[in-house]
Amino acid sequence: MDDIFIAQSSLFTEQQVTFLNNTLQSKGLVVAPEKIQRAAPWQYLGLTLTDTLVRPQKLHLWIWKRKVFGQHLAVQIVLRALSTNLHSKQPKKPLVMSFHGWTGTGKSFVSSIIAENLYQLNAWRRRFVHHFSTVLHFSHGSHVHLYKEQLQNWIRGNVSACPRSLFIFSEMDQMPHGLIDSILPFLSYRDEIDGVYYGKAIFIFLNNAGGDKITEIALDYWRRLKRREDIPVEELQDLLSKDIFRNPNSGFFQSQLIQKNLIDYFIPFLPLEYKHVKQCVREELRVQGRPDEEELITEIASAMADYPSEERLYSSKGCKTVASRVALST
Ligand SMILES: Nc1ncnc2c1ncn2[C@@H]1O[C@H](COP(=O)(O)OP(=O)(O)OP(=O)(O)O)[C@@H](O)[C@H]1O
Repeated sequence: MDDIFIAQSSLFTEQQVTFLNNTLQSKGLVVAPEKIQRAAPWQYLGLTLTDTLVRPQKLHLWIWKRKVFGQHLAVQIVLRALSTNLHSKQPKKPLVMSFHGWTGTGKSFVSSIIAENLYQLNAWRRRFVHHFSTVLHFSHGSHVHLYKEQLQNWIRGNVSACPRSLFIFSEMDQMPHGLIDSILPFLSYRDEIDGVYYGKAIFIFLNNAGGDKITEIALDYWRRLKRREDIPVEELQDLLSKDIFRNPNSGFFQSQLIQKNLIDYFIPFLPLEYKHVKQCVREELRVQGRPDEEELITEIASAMADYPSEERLYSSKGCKTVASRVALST
């Protein structure tokens, strides 16, 4: 649904806010607390409005900090990458980010937050977000030639129509060998190809490959009583790119995209700990309009923290089944 905007010339009273919240809730709509604005500068549809000025908003750092749990490394790199790219008038090449981690750690979630921030996801702008599901769109290994051509045409056509297009490829670990290299020309440092400029496009790859390596490193840190916040990010990115390149089930096995350094960032999504799963459950209760139920939060998080079997430190499903577990618990 498009945005609903409610405003009046005088400040809303607490009673009015409560009335609006209750009315919207009765229709199944939830108002995020940060959306209630009481003073300038006002934020609306990607704009910052003061009494005298209208300018595009900076990326909402607060959205990330509030919702994405346990992924300080990923959030930090993504924000840096995006703001560098978005502040450049003529980026030299498209921004290419490869997200790696176990299932349910927030890779799709973060990519949808990026889309939301870039396009405010109203129906009209949603056409600039292109999602390729490997399982759905590239399922037959024998059709690789056909897929290569279709993929190139799709990207060329859409970037011609909107240079700031976002392409998300999920389940990269199941991508047929060699297919992703067909987009290599679009990711390179070139001014234009056949009259089309690709520098403003953004490519995101979602991948479970590399998850075991990331977990191994995080666990090693934990066992040596070091904080996961102190894992050196450059080192981890380097290890990841090597691991992916060598892995026949990563979609990037011996890929030229890696060889030619066209992937700008390998982004690690750390395994989620018990305390992060608790945060997910709490957030899910809020989204489902239910009160914080400490017992339930602990029960769900304890059941999900299952790896390694002795320490039960991480959830091997991340927060993936939290929503359904919360819903089932009603
Ligand atoms: N780090 C996180 N912080 C907050 N919520 C999260 C996080 N990770 C996952 N979630 C919640 O779990 C849901 C499922 O996660 P998501 O689809 O992003 O996982 P994924 O890493 O893309 O998994 P897969 O590799 O299986 O596709 C999200 O929609 C979100 O509600």
